[in-house]
Parts: sequence; structure tokens; C-alpha cells
Amino acid sequence: MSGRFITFEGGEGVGKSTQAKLLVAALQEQGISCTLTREPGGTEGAEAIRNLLLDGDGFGARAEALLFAAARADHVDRLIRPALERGEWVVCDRFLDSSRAYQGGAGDLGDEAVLRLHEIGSAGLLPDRTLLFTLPSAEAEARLDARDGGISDAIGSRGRDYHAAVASNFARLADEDSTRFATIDASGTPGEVHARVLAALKDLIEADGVC
Ligand SMILES: Nc1ncnc2c1ncn2[C@@H]1O[C@H](COP(=O)(O)OP(=O)(O)OP(=O)(O)O)[C@@H](O)[C@H]1O
Ligand SMILES: Cc1cn([C@H]2C[C@H](O)[C@@H](COP(=O)(O)O)O2)c(=O)[nH]c1=O
Repeated sequence: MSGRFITFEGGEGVGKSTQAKLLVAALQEQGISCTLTREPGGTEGAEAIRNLLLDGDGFGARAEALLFAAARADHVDRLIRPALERGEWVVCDRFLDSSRAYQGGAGDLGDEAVLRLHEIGSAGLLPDRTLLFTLPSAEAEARLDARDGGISDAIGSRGRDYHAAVASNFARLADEDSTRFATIDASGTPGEVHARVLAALKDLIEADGVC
């Protein structure tokens, strides 16, 4: 595979989707062929699973982890691997590390079980670089309120303790793998955060002969 696989991770409302769009626009402006996608979702089947997971009544912890892994398997098979094989960059709004932080850590299933599911479903595909966006929870909540007016989905609506556990699990994953992860301070204007994103990817962009 010759493309680059970049994932954006972090808690709710920290600005991942906003930054993923800005990055894709910047890469395309430089002539880099780039696909923007998201999880859960990205393919027809995975988007259907997204609706089950986020808009329904919820599932038990194991069923939830299996559904995320199944959505990811379809996404990897039908969209991510083919794009990488064509030499494109793939920018993905959430991926495996969300399952590790939410289902594995906050949901108590454990990291090993989530990694095993990923090995079975997606042959263990890992990103070239994962950007972890961090923001104090009060600021993230204010952004979410402004965006959603207090309405949240089945997972977003879990309590503060759950989301605090998600944040600390993300931080642990980043600490454990400082080669793949870069932590991005998500405070400030979208333009300021975008500059941090470009700096965190500078080596990969330069290695591909652009910039
Ligand atoms: N740097 C920023 N400063 C202020 N507001 C921002 C900033 N970045 C994004 N926003 C706004 O905050 C809200 C949440 O941003 P966004 O949807 O990008 O977050 P997200 O991390 O993808 O959230 P989720 O995981 O819940 O989908 C949006 O209304 C967005 O316009
Ligand atoms: C990929 C993935 C996602 N989640 C959760 C995280 C969020 O609450 C939603 C996705 O909503 P977003 O607005 O698109 O960020 O799903 C999860 O729990 N596990 C995962 O693997």
C-alpha cells in the first residue's frame, strides 16, 4: 500500500470533523489525491450499522464492540484499502482507537479483546499517523451545545464519568505509542488548530514530495 492513512481521534465535540475537512482541502490544494471518510460509516453497510448503533436503543457491551468492528471491516475492505492501494491519502474521522478508548477502556471490554476483533475484522490495519485532539471538557461541551442544542446520540449521551474515562484512555494510548500518535491541542481558532495539524503531518507530507 503506498497511500497514507491518517486518523483523527478524541472525545465528542473537540473539532475532529472540522479539522479533517480543512486537512483534506489543504492536501487537495497541493495536488494530493485524498479521500475523507468517517467511522462508524464510510460505506453503505457501515453507515447502516452507524444508524443502529447511534440512533437506536443501544446494545450490550459485547454486541456494541462487535458492531463497531463489523462496520470497520466493511469500511476497510471496500473503501480504505482500495484507496490506499491507489496511492491516495485517506483521512478518517475516528477509527480503531475510538473502539479502544470507548468500548475497550470506558466500556470495560479491555484493549486486548478490541485488538483481537480488529485482527479478525480488518487484518489489524493501523494508521500511519493518528492525531489525538484534546480540549478541556467544558470547552468541548460548549461547542457541542452550540452545534447540537443539547441533543446527543446513544453514546454521546453517556455520563460525564464515561466520557472522562474515554479521554484518559485516549491519553494512555497516545503515551504508549508516541511514534504513531501526535497529540493536538484543539483550543483556539480553527485556523490555529489547522496549523498544528499540518505541523504534525509535515514529515509525511514532505516525504511524499509535496509542500
Ligand atoms: N477551533 C474551534 N473553535 C470553536 N468552535 C469550533 C472549533 N472547531 C470546531 N468548532 C465547532 O465545534 C462544534 C464541534 O466541532 P466538530 O463537529 O468538528 O467536532 P467533532 O470532534 O467532530 O465532534 P463529534 O465527535 O461529536 O462529532 C462544531 O459546531 C464546530 O463548528
Ligand atoms: C468509531 C467509533 C465511534 N464511537 C462513538 C463515538 C461517538 O460517540 C460516536 C460517533 O459519533 P461522531 O459524531 O461521528 O463522532 O460513536 C465508538 O464508541 N466506538 C468507535 O469505534
